[in-house]
Amino acid sequence: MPRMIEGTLSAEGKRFGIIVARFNDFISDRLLGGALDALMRSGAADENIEVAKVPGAFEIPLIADKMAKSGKYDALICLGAVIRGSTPHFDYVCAEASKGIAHVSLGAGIPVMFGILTTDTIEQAIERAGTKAGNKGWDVAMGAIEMVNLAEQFK
Ligand SMILES: Nc1c(NC[C@H](O)[C@H](O)[C@H](O)CO)[nH]c(=O)[nH]c1=O
Ligand SMILES: CC(=O)[C@@H](O)COP(=O)(O)O
Repeated sequence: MPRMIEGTLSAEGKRFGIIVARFNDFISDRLLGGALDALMRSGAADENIEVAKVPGAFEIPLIADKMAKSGKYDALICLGAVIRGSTPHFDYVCAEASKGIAHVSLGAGIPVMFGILTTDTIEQAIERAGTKAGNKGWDVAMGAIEMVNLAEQFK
């Protein structure tokens, strides 16, 4: 049987930074609530979680980069909701937010989780922020915990 290297789901003693876009905050606030619930139920202490709010998803990569370089966090969680409007703006915001977060993640040396909804409709966003499709904030927070504990095994 091959050796399985896995990350546990304990957040005890781990430090998390969360970057949340205020745009569509009726959705992103619910993603934040799901992420905080996941972290604290998994043992993260209040004092080990910091939340930074930015105007929109486009601004997330810059603050994620600064938080990553601060050395204060074991993982970062990026949250937002980009909902398609009637112009191509949606495509640019989604592309730059995802590209920027991926760039930060590769250079950070810590997990940087992509928790930005990119939906065609408000209903799709609502479904993924704590209703019938779950809460993507919770999902990426649990992923952050697993990644922190997995990464520790390669130090
Ligand atoms: N339309 C959405 C935006 N747009 C705003 C941009 O993210 C950015 O803040 C602005 O272009 C100034 O640089 N942001 C979202 O998070 N969600 C949207 O649906
Ligand atoms: C994703 C967006 O930027 C969007 O909310 C903008 O809406 P519109 O394309 O109608 O200006």
